[in-house]
Amino acid sequence: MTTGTGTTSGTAGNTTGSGAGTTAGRTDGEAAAVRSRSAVRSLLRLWPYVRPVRARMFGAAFVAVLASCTGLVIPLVLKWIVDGPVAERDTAGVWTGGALLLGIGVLEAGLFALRRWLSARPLAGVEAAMRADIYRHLQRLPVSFHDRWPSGQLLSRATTDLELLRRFLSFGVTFLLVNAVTVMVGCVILISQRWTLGLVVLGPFVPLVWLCAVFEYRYSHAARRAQDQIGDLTTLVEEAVLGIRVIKGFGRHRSQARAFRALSERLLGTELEKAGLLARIWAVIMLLPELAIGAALVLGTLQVAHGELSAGTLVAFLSTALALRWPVESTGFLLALSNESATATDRFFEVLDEPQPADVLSRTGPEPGPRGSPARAGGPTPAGGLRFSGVVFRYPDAPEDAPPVLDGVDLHVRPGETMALVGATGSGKTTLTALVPRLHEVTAGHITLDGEDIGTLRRAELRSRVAVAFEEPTLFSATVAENVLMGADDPAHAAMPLPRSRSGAEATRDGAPGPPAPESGPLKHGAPPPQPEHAAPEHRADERSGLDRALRVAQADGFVGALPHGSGTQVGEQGLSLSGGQRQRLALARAVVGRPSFLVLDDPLSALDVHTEAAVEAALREVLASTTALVVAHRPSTVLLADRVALLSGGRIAAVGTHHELLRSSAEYRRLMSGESNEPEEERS
Ligand SMILES: Nc1ncnc2c1ncn2[C@@H]1O[C@H](COP(=O)(O)OP(=O)(O)OP(=O)(O)O)[C@@H](O)[C@H]1O
Repeated sequence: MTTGTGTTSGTAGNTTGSGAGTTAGRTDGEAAAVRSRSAVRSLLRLWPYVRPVRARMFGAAFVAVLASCTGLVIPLVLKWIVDGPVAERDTAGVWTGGALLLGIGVLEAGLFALRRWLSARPLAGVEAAMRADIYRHLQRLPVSFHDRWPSGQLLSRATTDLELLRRFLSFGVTFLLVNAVTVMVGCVILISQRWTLGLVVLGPFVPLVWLCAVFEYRYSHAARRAQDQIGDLTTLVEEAVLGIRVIKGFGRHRSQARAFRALSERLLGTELEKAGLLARIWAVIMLLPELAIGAALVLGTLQVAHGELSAGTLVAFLSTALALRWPVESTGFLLALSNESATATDRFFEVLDEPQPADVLSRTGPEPGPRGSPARAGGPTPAGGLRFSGVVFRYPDAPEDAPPVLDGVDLHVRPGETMALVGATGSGKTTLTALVPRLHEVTAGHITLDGEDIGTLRRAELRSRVAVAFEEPTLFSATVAENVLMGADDPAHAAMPLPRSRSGAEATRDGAPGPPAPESGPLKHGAPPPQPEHAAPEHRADERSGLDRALRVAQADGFVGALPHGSGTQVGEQGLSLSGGQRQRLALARAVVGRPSFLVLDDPLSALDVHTEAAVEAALREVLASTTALVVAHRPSTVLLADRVALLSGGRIAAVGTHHELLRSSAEYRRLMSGESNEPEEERS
């Protein structure tokens, strides 16, 4: 058996807006490696997951084999009935035979039921364990991995592929074994009954095996393509749902629908190809045994007529041959299932084989202490603050000949200082800020926090010291408080909040009319939505005061207080029930709630009106006074928050100084601040 990927489209990072033609994250080399891997070897990789439930699984398989072989006893009983009680007109014997047949039937059914009971629960556990592993791994993989892989591909691997594997493990693998044993035992019975007739029935097996091998080769390619295309389709649907505002705003339903139809048709084509292959092999698998049994029937009847064979033997022979029909016929379906499962296994392990960042693997010591622990509360060292030394960075998927985005950045943000980072669009400001919490790894050079290289810090410790807020704020389907407290010390609150059920999300948006809540987006049109029981957690007093303070700093306390349930209000999926400025303020509150030593803010006030921005800045100054901060700024108002300003240009820090110094000394800075043009020099020339 082979699994293949040869015909799937695309390679790493080949994503498009429509999601068309994208098959995630595999290079040609990887694809070739996967292609040459046998399906059996692929499936064997599931062993570590199956191992804990092996006793139940082997027990279930044994019971299924027993059940199937029990069924093969029926023809032998029939032979006894025909040659014995029926031939001798012994009515009592016929009744006994009938009762025996009934008993065997009941036993067979009972054994099959036992098989199901033995395997169902443990295999659901296997599926859950695999899903937990892929989720955990995805959380640990670097951002560059997620940049490369379309989300639909990951989603389909964690859902449909795993469901397929559960079906294979609970049903497919057992019946492959059961069928093999049943056919072997059946063959022995056939040959032992009448070897000449046995050869007639077994003759078609040789071409059948060859045809199955050809089928498998072709089917495995189609199966891989179909599963990848399902991933692409999932990506497209996800983008369409998340981007519904853009699609509606630009009236792009038709083009989006066209892209969807094109992908669906591709998938349909592949599924039809699979169905065609399956139909052909099934036709052959059904036809050849039928012809063979027909021939055996004619031959056997002639032999009975000539007195060379007893009628009972012929009946037993034909019953056995007929009993073998299903095990043989279902082989096509089981081979297809095995192939799809091998493909699903490959797809699962393609994600799991992605290497985790080194420190996630090697550092297994205790978690660092909470914020404010001695490890980080110590005063700044002489080399304190945030320092970039010769930092070079190139995106892993950037073309080989492209210059690095950052090419020797040297910058020192002194302890307690606020440094504004300015530069033209695309100059690399966001990239530079993403290096501090190690969302990306530097290609060369060092970044130190109070003298400690961030490369030597455990990620958890690094992230407890550094808080970030991005220009595009991401909120989760949870309450305002849960979203903000994700940035707090307490792991219970730092953990990802549980998303609400669909009905919960709908309730947020579609509540009955009630008192308006100013500035609260869709919520302002609705009454307090029914909140899930766990939606209003009782925060401890210190958390409560931390939350209130963070909301005040971000100037979010006003609109949050006006929400139907205050900070216990659900914000809806991705916080889309709030305005952009409200989301940004909550993201800022999340960044400051833990009183971090280092704060990295990527243009966190861009969506605010001038009055709100001024109010946030005034409150933020209080926070920034005790924190070392790097703040990406586009507007003079944000720059004025900072003690000094660094100008990023051509991948380096071109100038550092106060706002007024740079206004005097740097023409590029003057141009940026005057808003003459926000394009990089090379783009303008
Ligand atoms: N994931 C990525 N893979 C490859 N290149 C990227 C990626 N993200 C950004 N880039 C490139 O890196 C360069 C710097 O991007 P970055 O977002 O850091 O600029 P910026 O200065 O923050 O821009 P802006 O002011 O518009 O936010 C750009 O040329 C961009 O195309």
